[in-house]
Amino acid sequence: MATDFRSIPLIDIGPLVEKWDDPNPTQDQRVAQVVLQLDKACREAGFFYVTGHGIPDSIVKEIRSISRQFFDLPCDEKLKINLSPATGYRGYQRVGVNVTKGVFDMHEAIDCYKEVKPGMYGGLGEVMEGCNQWPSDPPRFKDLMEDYVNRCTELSRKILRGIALALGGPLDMFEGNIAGDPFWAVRIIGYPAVNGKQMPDAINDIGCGEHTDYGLLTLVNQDDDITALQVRNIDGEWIPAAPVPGTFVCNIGDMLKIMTNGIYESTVHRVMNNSAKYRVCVAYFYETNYDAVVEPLEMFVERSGGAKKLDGAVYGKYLVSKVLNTIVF
Ligand SMILES: N=C(N)NCCCC[C@H](N)C(=O)O
Ligand SMILES: O=C(O)CCC(=O)C(=O)O
Ligand SMILES: [Fe+2]
Repeated sequence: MATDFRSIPLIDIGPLVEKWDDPNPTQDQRVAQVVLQLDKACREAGFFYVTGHGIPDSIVKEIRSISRQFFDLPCDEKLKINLSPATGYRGYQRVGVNVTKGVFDMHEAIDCYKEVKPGMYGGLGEVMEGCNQWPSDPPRFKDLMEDYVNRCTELSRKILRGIALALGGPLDMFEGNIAGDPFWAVRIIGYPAVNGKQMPDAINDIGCGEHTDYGLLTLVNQDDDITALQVRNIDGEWIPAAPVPGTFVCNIGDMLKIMTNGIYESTVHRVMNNSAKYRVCVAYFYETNYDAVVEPLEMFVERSGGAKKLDGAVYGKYLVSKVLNTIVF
């Protein structure tokens, strides 16, 4: 959806990263420019690349390389951290466990989420209660991934501050009851090359079926030599999000769409690995508080003609319905 965009814009967010905590960051002309670019990208595509994000390239690359090392392990080794309802849907899933709109996705993955302790959100949190399951091999996997999650959380908070400015909203729009205690998810994903020998019995070539992301903002760390992520524009054309080394691909999720009454949309995307190589991607999702009640904000309802266009959602409930519908055993 969105517009008839033909390419995905690239934004150097360096100035925002530097000044995000300033009470009046747009006094700096460079920050003001970044904010304008964010607004344009969010209105037109719902997707953008970021550079100047401050996470060292060595870390971004190492995260992909330890992920690849894990996927290279024999199947029974990977199944030691198998995901199930008993683990709060955290852990490893084989190819064929994930389903999007009834079609099997040709990927394997480790799913991780912010920890949910027993009773933390009452009945709302029960399905997601559990601790993350980390592989013992590669040995530094857990430490590296937890450090990476912290960095992505910090970065997302900064980008959302820029998005709050872009929307002309209050600076604390994504704090407090909305995302003061953001729920996060990470999917460490491996896409076998379905046309090659890696997956001779593949039943389709859909690495991940078309979908929108659930929360506020996604940061995609993808292999830099394979084009597989595709974003749909309003004409139904699939625009490739080709890798740009040193960047994250960022995209808007459903909770941000609801809050803005559709002024910013969560754009449909999918993954097809038609290369001859195995593709690795680590997707980090910055979401609202687990128990956030998300509704179109009054200022955006007014701005879009006075009618509330979208139903509200309780994020935790929304997530659970997605998890239960996309994972089959
Ligand atoms: N936790 C988040 N946000 N995950 C987004 C994954 C979307 C893929 C899933 N197969 C689907 O169809 O929704
Ligand atoms: O593999 C990718 O590039 C993106 C994956 C994705 O869209 C997701 O996990 O939500
Ligand atoms: Fe996605």
